[in-house]
Amino acid sequence: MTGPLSPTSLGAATNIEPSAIEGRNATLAFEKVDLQWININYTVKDGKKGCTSKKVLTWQSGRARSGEILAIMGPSGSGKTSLLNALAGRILYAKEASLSGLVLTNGQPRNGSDFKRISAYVTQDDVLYAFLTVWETIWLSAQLHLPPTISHEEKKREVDAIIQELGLVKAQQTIIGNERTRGVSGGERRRVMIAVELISGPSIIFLDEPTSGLDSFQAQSVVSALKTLAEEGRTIVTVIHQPRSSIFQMFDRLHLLSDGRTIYFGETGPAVKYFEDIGWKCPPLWNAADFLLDLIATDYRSAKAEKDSKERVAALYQKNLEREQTCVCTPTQNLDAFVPAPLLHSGTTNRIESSFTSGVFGKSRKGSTWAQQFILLAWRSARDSLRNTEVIVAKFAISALLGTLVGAMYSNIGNGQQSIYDRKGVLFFVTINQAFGLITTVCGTFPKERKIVLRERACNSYHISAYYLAKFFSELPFHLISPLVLGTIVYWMAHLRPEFGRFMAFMGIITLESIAAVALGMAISSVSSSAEVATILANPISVVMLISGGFYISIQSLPAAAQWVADLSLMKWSFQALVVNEFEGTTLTCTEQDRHCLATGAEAIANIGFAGSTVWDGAAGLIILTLALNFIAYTIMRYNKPRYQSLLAATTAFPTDGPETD
Ligand SMILES: Nc1ncnc2c1ncn2[C@@H]1O[C@H](COP(=O)(O)OP(=O)(O)OP(=O)(O)O)[C@@H](O)[C@H]1O
Repeated sequence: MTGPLSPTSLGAATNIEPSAIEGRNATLAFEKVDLQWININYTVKDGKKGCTSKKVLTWQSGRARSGEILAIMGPSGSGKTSLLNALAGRILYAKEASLSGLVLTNGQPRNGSDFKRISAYVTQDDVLYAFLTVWETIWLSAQLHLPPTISHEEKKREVDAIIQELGLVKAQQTIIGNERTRGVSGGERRRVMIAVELISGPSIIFLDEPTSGLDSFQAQSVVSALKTLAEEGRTIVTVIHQPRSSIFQMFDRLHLLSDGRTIYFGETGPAVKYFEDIGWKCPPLWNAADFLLDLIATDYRSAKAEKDSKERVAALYQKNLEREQTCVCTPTQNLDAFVPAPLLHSGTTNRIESSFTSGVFGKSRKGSTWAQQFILLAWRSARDSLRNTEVIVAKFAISALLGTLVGAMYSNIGNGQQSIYDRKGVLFFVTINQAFGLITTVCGTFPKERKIVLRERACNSYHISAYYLAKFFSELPFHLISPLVLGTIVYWMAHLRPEFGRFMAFMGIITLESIAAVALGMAISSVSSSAEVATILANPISVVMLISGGFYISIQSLPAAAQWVADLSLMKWSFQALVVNEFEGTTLTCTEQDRHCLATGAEAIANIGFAGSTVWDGAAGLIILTLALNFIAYTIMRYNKPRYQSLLAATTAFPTDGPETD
């Protein structure tokens, strides 16, 4: 419905009784919840300097009832997602934006944290781990969200029941897949997204275009699954694009939006008749959804078409206002039944919050301990990485090939004066190869997980510290494949120091450098909104570390003010330790042609610029950098979470002469 509601009290009653699905755990029963929203207005700043404002949602009111699917439909840019997000409490915070109105659950003002527990939000993007199977994905969600009081067997049964309910039995052992590796179908992936949210027993499910990008058969399968969930007593609110007629018929209630205003709110069945009665008859054999969407869209193909369509939409809006004012409300149409009068009339700008903690509303969605979360998340990361065999094989093969090539080039460096420069060269190559390779890999992959983490954090799935540590440690072995393979081959082919202890120290240093590089990659990724941004940020950081690494310019030659830059360069610490490890205690040969002869390894170390250093200094520098970078990455991730717009009480008194029409 649109337009400010007058506080009439028509006295309908809502059926509030816990609902349990047959055969499923009684503790996972959910409470039937009616969702009601009143006078929602959402305004954002528009224009280049944000000096004009734009009304995205205007006097939106309506209700989604338990046991029903409410479909929000309208042309692109009409405000569908904004309305869905406003109801779900997920409008991203913007300084100049203003969101006001009331959202009620069973007649009580929505409470942020309780609402999180009783509602689920299924995003448009498929944000799932590509190499986990359907069963594993849902099982992991069950482990994270279900309370520890539920036994392992019961959780398994719950997962199986949900798989059955959403028609995923045939696909349960198939991996999710991605653009490179074939997995489940698009429709199955969407149903897995729903299943992952469903496991915590939400009463209300919000979905943003669950059928977009699917063929009509897959779209039908997704909406059929939603219908089943609604029939169990859940409240389903979905934004939908171009539904085919059989899908349209599954919607119980329809909210047609155009330009942030309501053109129709009510039962789906009578919608076509309503438009027919006001002069817009759906042609025979047409899909009613297509007809309605064409009717409320603005046609920009010509100036005349634009003017005509805008006039038509304005007229339809007026008609809807008249309809709302004259409608003899049935209990299902009664929007005011649960609105306490003082709340309706509230003219303050306070946030509307209430404590809504009775019954299952008080249930936490975080169902596992920190240690369990760590194990589960480490298992997920490791399994996802391990199954990505293509990447593991490629890492191994490329490192072996590159190592052999570089080793062959340096295989003849001998023990003379020239070998000082050759050894220095091969050691610096190993140094930069570890750092660049890993920083780029982490920056290219970690931000892609961001959407998954944001989704999981939005519903309080786990502690971010458990996620961070699980990810860091479980993926480390996979990150170490390339450095260790390449390092081993180059070391022996280039005839570096033959003592086994020296070799182990060499491997230890490149392992520490690799760990520090992963930590740096995670720190860069944690401030980046995408893999592209992370890679752009990583480049200059890597170049500065490279220049201050001690190869191109000795550390002593750097201006005093820039010495600290070298101390922050993981390449410098690694190169320093490798140089000391290689030259310490060795002797070098000189010929008559050598103008300057460095006869001992100590002289060579001093000549490169690392006089007085030890291997342990380099190792300590790398360990300190690793700890600091991990702390920075974790802290940024912890505090860098999405902030949502607060819902303010209506600030404007109801206009007595009706709402604005433009
Ligand atoms: N924070 C914001 N700042 C500026 N404009 C915004 C903001 N939020 C929404 N809008 C604008 O409000 C209008 C409605 O956006 P919304 O995403 O809700 O529409 P939609 O109907 O879901 O569109 P689509 O079907 O294309 O996804 C759009 O013109 C959008 O650009």
